[in-house]
Amino acid sequence: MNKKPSDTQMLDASLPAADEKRLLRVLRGERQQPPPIWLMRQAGRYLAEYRTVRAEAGSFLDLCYNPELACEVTLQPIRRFGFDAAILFSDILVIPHALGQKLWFEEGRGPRLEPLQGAGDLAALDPGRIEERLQPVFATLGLLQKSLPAETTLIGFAGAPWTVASYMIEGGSSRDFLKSKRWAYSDPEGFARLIGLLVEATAGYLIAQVEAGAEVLQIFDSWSGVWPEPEFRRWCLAPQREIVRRVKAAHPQVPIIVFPRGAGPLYVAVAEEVGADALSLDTTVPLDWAARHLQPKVAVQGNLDPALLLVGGAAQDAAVDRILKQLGQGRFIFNLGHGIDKHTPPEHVARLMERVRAQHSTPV
Ligand SMILES: Cc1c2[nH]c(c1CCC(=O)O)Cc1[nH]c(c(CCC(=O)O)c1C)Cc1[nH]c(c(CCC(=O)O)c1C)Cc1[nH]c(c(C)c1CCC(=O)O)C2
Repeated sequence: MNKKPSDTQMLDASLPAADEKRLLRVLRGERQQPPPIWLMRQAGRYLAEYRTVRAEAGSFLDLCYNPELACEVTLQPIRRFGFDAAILFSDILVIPHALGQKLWFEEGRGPRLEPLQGAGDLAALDPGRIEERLQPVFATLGLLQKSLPAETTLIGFAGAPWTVASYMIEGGSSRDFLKSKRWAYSDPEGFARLIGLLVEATAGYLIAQVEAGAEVLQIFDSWSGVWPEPEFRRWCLAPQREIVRRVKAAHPQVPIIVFPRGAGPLYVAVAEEVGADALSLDTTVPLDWAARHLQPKVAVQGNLDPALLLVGGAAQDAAVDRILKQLGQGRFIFNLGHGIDKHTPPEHVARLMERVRAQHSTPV
């Protein structure tokens, strides 16, 4: 049999124009084969080169606020694996930090904040200085815009109001979210003020990210799966919709990906009501259901279990193939169902890339 040019060569021959990167094409409604790929938390401690820069930077927050180093760690996984997108290196908790809440990261314990006790504490938060305080983040985006390969899409991001509020109230990560829920159920008006303040801050922050160079935005609602339906609609879906509305009013062309982790059947409501261009699927979403009920309405992204990347080999390959088979027929971006684990061997990520990119170009 004659040797065909490799898929990579064929892609090179028809490299999209700067405004037609493969990830952007999917977000504008076009299927791509092979699908574009990036991974949530693709920059991080599983990479030795990240650990080196992190040690040089000082604290995690020092790294987030150092444009040169934040740019460098954003680029590391692009250099190593050639992902289709780079996600800004920062954290969802820079918003509470910029509002004036005390924030620090403890090794092995994750983020810590001085917790808000109730609506009385809202007066201490100052939404007026967010853009000024987050200048280093915008500077990072500017550097990235200049340094990324022409085919790589630059993704900016923020946490959704509920997920960010939960860290602000719990003082860090939580198992049961009882302090936040107690506040929301006992004082819904006061809680709505906190959510409203975060909608305002987050929409402004995302708009400024677009102006600084972000081409796509992702909104992480990592803890949206803990509410009953009415509260999911009020504290997760409605704030997401309002942020999307405000960002699109300022920048109608910017695609937005929403990650309502754990939303289950309410993923359909998010697809229909939020106005996002794509939804990121967590690991539990059934793929035939997603292909039937979500993909006709929005592009989808996800949902490989990050734990498979710890294992690698045939188990990883089989899971990758299943996802490609079930979602690859429509608008699809390959990604994980949640962030990559810090114990992931980088060789397993390289194997994943090879397998996804080996997908032959087939007609729709
Ligand atoms: C909930 C949440 C946070 N941060 C984020 C979320 C939403 C996504 C999710 O659900 O995972 C989002 C986030 N955090 C980070 C990024 C950078 C971009 C990327 O994806 O590569 C992004 C997009 C870097 C980070 N954010 C953090 C690290 C590790 C810190 C370090 O290097 O010491 C990184 C690379 C710290 C962080 N930040 C947060 C936690 C709970 C932790 C501790 C977890 C851990 O230690 O692994 C809050």
